[in-house]
Amino acid sequence: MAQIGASELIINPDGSIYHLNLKPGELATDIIIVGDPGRVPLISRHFDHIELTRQNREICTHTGSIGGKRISVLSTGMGTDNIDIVLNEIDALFNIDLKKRKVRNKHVSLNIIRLGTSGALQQDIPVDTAIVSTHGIGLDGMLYYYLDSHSIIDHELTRAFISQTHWNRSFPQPYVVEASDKLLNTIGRKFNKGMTATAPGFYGPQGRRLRLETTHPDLNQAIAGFEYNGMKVANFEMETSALYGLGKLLGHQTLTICAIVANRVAKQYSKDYHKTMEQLIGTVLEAVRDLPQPG
Ligand SMILES: O=P(O)(O)O[C@H]1O[C@H](CO)[C@@H](O)[C@H]1O
Ligand SMILES: O=c1cc[nH]c(=O)[nH]1
Repeated sequence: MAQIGASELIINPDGSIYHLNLKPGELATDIIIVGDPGRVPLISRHFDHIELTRQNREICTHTGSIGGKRISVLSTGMGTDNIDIVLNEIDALFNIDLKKRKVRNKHVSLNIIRLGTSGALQQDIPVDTAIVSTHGIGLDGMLYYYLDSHSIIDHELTRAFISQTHWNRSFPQPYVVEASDKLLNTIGRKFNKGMTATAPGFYGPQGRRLRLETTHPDLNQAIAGFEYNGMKVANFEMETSALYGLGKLLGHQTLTICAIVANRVAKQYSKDYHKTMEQLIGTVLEAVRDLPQPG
């Protein structure tokens, strides 16, 4: 196996990986990721014990244990570009020998669960409920930069999405990736399910107009109207497609569960989404505690 060059796998002088600022051994194999760094202590305060806290840029990491299980929570910041950094660096901490700069022969598979916020695209999904994402519909284009992406994309679903929504050719080519079956059938059983559209922005790419007009004023209606084998797009957020795509390519189990903080059709916003998030954190932590170790 070839050595990975110093400019490709960047290691800080203390031996930690470039953006995460973490060393091998500092992350657990069960990892909760969140966009907002402020959500990290809200989760880790439920831990029985915190062994590590680290902050670099928008990436804040706490590792500890709950009910005898080692667990990490880490913030990614917003967007699939950040997921690209965080997923590659999390994987490298387990599956690359950072000293020898070589990919290990035996790969560790991780459970990575995203606990986020999102906006509902269907009128009948109330704010302050939660949705687990059966699929990430990537509107961001990031996954196509990876050679093997074609092997994990659901091409039939992607084609149906492009055709039914009359996808604008000047936007990045969409891609659809499924959630981990294993996590969907364990943690995911506790929640309502839906497909999730991952947008490359919060405003124009999610059809929000403040001062700027959007290219496609009916974008949200087109996405909400999409139907495939009885499934619909439940919500908009900004990370899931990349999490599911990179997770599958790297051999990890990934799942997104989001609190619905806005309903874009009813034009409602939660009066207190922190309360909803607090409940969601409790349910997810209980489920993670009972998860079998990844194989
Ligand atoms: O609450 P988080 O996890 O940040 O997730 C959602 O909130 C952010 C936008 O407000 C985006 O990151 C979106 O995916
Ligand atoms: O509407 C919303 C709410 C939260 N996060 C998003 O990306 N969109």
